[in-house]
Amino acid sequence: MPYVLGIDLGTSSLKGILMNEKGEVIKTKSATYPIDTPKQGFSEQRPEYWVVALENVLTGLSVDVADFGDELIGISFSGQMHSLVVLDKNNTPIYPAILWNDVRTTKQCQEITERLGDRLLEITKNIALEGFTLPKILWLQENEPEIWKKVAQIMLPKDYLGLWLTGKSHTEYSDAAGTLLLDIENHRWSKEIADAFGVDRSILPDLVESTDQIGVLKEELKARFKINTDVKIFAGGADNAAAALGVGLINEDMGLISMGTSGVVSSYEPKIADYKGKLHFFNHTIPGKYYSMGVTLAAGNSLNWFKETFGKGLTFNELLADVYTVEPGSNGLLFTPYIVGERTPHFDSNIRGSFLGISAHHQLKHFSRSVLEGITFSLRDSKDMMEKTKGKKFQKLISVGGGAQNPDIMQMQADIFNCEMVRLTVEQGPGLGACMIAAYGCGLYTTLEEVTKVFVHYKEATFLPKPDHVKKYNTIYGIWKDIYGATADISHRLINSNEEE
Ligand SMILES: Nc1ncnc2c1ncn2[C@@H]1O[C@H](COP(=O)(O)OP(=O)(O)O)[C@@H](O)[C@H]1O
Ligand SMILES: O=C(CO)[C@@H](O)[C@H](O)COP(=O)(O)O
Repeated sequence: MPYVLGIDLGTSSLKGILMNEKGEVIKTKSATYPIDTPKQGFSEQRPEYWVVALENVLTGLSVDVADFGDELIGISFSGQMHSLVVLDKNNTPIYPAILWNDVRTTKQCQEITERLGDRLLEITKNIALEGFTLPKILWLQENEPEIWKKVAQIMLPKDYLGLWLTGKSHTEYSDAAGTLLLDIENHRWSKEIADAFGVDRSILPDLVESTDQIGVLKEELKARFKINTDVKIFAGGADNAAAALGVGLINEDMGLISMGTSGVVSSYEPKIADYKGKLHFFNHTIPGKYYSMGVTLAAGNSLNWFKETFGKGLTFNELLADVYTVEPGSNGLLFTPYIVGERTPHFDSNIRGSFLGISAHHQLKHFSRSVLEGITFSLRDSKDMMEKTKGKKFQKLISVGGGAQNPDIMQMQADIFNCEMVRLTVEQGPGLGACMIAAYGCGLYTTLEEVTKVFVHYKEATFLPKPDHVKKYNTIYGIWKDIYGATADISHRLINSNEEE
């Protein structure tokens, strides 16, 4: 039976999910890589890290799955968004990829906003934020002019893997939408924006749909990974857009929650809408459709930082083993997850996180729980804003990302969002979306709706809000919301004082 492979190029790891045409998982494999932070606020990865991870995943699959090389017919991707990959004329990366959670570009965002005024929102449906790609391009032009001179092509992370597998470079609308260079409604690079910032059209990859074939697997790679079939490679999507497909986000009644490195709340959008930049607005992987979203910059990243700093050597399961014994509210301990600044709703790259209410009786488990609660409160900021802006309440929320593996986090999401939480039977939302694109692209199904029916299944057991927890969390969230306003000035002064030293 034919296999398709979904490759999810996440921020903390690359995950491969191999499925058969009936939408059953044959094998999953993953490989991790670090985030480099050469300076406070900088966040980088060398594209070579992703290639090594992909090599490991392909080797692992070819060793573990006896008929991998005879049955694989299609590959597609989901990838961390916005991160800037720059290549020279030989397609060699000439600078580390500046990632979506890098906040060095506040000055460049101001320049873009001043230069383009209302046109930015009219063309891209988004405002200038540090995470997006165009400010990173301006930073490179201003700070690394010798590198910029050599740039022959820019692309998004997953497109670099597409290039490595096929030798061809493309990008597709869902990822191009996160660059601030795409005319979202008219599906083309914006000449007006590119010209305004000296971005030559020749360095922007050609645009295709997520489901379009971009090439075939190179012969040398087929030989290396013992693949005997002709493997078609499809463009794929931005990770949140691929996850939206993977969870079957095709109506506005349900929303998507992702707790990966970032935290994301997203909603299906059947047509162009104008949220005045309060929410991000991007093209979906489903041709002609869109989705809106709010982002917590450090969701899983906050938990990861906490584990590495205060629970060194523990697994996530060990760190979180006894959080269920702590009452909602962590006995008066509050955490804000602004460790790398924040996007929705504050759009503040200079805010930093805090623990508030520490007292002598707090133990590691209280801190662990308060980190989870802080992350989830921050996601509630986005969810509440989305419901208010759209004038519509979600009936249920589908939860994906590493955090969705933990049942205590799921119950906390149900209680803090006051909404039924649902999980996929397949744990990887973005990777599943990538598999679905490959299955459709290979012609195994004639419509994406058909693929959705076969591939997308929810676990029967869902997480329902507990009324007493909902009440308590509503009160605590009311207090938590005030922390941003109360700490913003202190955070900004602290950052300035560090810069002055
Ligand atoms: N067993 C677990 N329990 C709770 N959280 C987890 C667990 N495993 C991973 N995570 C969280 O999920 C994050 C990774 O999620 P993932 O969706 O793989 O991220 P990305 O796609 O950004 O690489 C980790 O940083 C961690 O915070
Ligand atoms: O910047 C965004 C969305 O705008 C992030 O959501 C990235 O797309 C990274 O995703 P994860 O690695 O956290 O899944």
